[in-house]
Amino acid sequence: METKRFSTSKEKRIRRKEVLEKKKAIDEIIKKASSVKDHLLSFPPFCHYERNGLSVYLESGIGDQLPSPIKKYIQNLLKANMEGPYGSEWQMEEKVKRREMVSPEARYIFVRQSTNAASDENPLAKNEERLYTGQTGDQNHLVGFVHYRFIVEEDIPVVYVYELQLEACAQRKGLGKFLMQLIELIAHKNRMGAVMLTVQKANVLAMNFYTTKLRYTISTISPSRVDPLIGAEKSYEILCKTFDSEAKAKLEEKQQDDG
Ligand SMILES: CC(=O)SCCNC(=O)CCNC(=O)[C@H](O)C(C)(C)COP(=O)(O)OP(=O)(O)OC[C@H]1O[C@@H](n2cnc3c(N)ncnc32)[C@H](O)[C@@H]1OP(=O)(O)O
Repeated sequence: METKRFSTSKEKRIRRKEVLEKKKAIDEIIKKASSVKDHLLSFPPFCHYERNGLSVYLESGIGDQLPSPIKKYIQNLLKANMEGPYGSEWQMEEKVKRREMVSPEARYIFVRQSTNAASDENPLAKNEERLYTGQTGDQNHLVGFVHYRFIVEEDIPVVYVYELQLEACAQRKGLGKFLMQLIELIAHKNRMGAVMLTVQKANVLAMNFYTTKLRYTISTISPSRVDPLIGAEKSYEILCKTFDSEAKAKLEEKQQDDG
């Protein structure tokens, strides 16, 4: 009896230690990824996109360092693109998005239309110059952005895409797919287990883009998977793409069994 009690408490201590060590390792992964100033520098071929009549450059940004005109640009584009899908929820959601926009955890990739020949010669140098001088150029030439964060979901470090927003003139030209490929590369390089995001059910085109074109699946943490009754009341789904077996088990499991 004594021996059993001893071993049980010893096992519990070992288990607790393992859990704490795992948590520490995950925190370290997030800290390391968040400390990288400009993730684009690791992917030079992704700094320029030229296809389907579009020629654009990508630049990095951080939420608490955004110049006022860029903040205004983000707000305007969000309103133009998202007021429809959010419907009556928009007023409240707009306030939430304004707060999220300027968080120090918010990482950005801005998409800027090509305006001069100098940047054509060396897009990466141009990007560095803009990032480190805080010079973001003329906000009128932005055509979209991605807002993403490194966070933990179900004990898995993930890249969470808060927003992927393109102006109408830049849509349906392969740019959204290109940006999501870049996000997946950033996630992989920084040892994240998955990419996750939330989509309004009313945003049928975006839902189709993620699930059909990019093969994202409805996550186990999405309300509709947690409880179909609650899911029916909610206006959104949480989607994911996992990169390892642990992330798959926690964020995607039982996908085959679901209705
Ligand atoms: C996490 C979130 O941010 S959810 C909110 C997503 N953002 C929005 O809804 C804002 C408005 N929309 C957009 O910004 C963009 O259209 C996005 C991000 C949804 C998609 O990016 P795009 O660059 O337009 O998509 P891309 O050109 O890469 O399209 C890939 C495929 O998705 C599908 N698709 C994309 N847009 C559409 C559309 N309007 N109608 C039908 N299918 C579409 C198509 O299958 C397309 O492939 P195809 O052009 O070869 O047929």
